[in-house]
Amino acid sequence: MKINGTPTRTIWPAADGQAVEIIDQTRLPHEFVTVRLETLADAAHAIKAMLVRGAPLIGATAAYGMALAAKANPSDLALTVSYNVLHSTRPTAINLKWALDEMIKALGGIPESDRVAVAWQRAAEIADEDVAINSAIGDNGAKLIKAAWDQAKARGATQVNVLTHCNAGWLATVDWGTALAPVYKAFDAGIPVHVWVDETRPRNQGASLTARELNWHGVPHTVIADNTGGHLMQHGMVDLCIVGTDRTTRLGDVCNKIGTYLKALAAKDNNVPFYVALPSPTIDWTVADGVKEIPIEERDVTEQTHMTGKNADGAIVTVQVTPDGSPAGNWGFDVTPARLVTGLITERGVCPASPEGLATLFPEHA
Ligand SMILES: CSC[C@H]1O[C@H](OP(=O)(O)O)[C@H](O)[C@@H]1O
Repeated sequence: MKINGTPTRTIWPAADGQAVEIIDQTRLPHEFVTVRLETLADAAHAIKAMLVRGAPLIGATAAYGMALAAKANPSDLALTVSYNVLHSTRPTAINLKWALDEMIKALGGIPESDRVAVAWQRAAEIADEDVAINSAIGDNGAKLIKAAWDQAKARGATQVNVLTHCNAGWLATVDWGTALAPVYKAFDAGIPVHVWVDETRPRNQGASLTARELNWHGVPHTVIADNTGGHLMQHGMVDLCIVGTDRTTRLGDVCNKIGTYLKALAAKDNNVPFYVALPSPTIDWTVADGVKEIPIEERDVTEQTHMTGKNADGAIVTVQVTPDGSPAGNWGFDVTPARLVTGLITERGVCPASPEGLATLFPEHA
């Protein structure tokens, strides 16, 4: 997307062809810092420490991580070690394994001497494919926003209100985003869209990333506490919800940032359409019951007990928000059962969150 008019991706090959560069998302929204990744360890750290995050971007970064690893050592053993190092960084987003498997498919059967060039090429393809997938999700989802706007307009409304959770914008992908791609497409088409931005505790990806990118693009938005959405829905202030996903099962269960399930419950209770933007690499065809089968990442509790922001002097500071000695828990994701999902917005179209719905768009997996 554009930052101050300049087209920008979240990850790109360095000009010297020896590294990749990323936006360090731990420094947003107040600082724009890029980081150069030169080694497998650099890529693994970037994923684990969430300099890059978001299922598709995690996958793209892992793919480039395999290319950086091959540059150092293209042997079969090194490939296996690199796969395992990257796969162990974060457990929930299936795009990580998907991308690593894609790289092994591309590299496994070819001579070691060809592996570096092929790895860079496949990683670049994965990045470009992500951009194309997300743009298509944007086109398919924008039709839903347009329909909601037509209904809102008929009621005398002056805008259409979309609620989203966490960050599933272009900062969560290589470009366009998933849940926010329809918002950008609708906004660029002149539809008066407004976004309720869940701050998304504990890491505040909504407040620090979604608000940041909507601000850059000029999309009207309001940052709200995570617990506000139900109230807004009760008062008719949300026309539809669109969220992202880190892993969706073949039955349509949706794993996403913690708190998504509660938003879906409120949407169901208030008859608010609840859509999930779903790029196909995020579908885990091997899993049926999301609640029982999807591993939920538990992260360092200091993400819960501390917050980082800008003080009155403009300095970036971290403060403790809980009493010394109070235990904390930090589960990163939850699973929204398919029964609470109105539809899945994929690059191939919109379908019900069901095996039958997915089969219509992905018959090769039926
Ligand atoms: C388009 S995937 C975005 C997805 O990833 C986020 O998790 P995290 O920031 O921890 O990587 C969140 O679940 C978003 O919905």
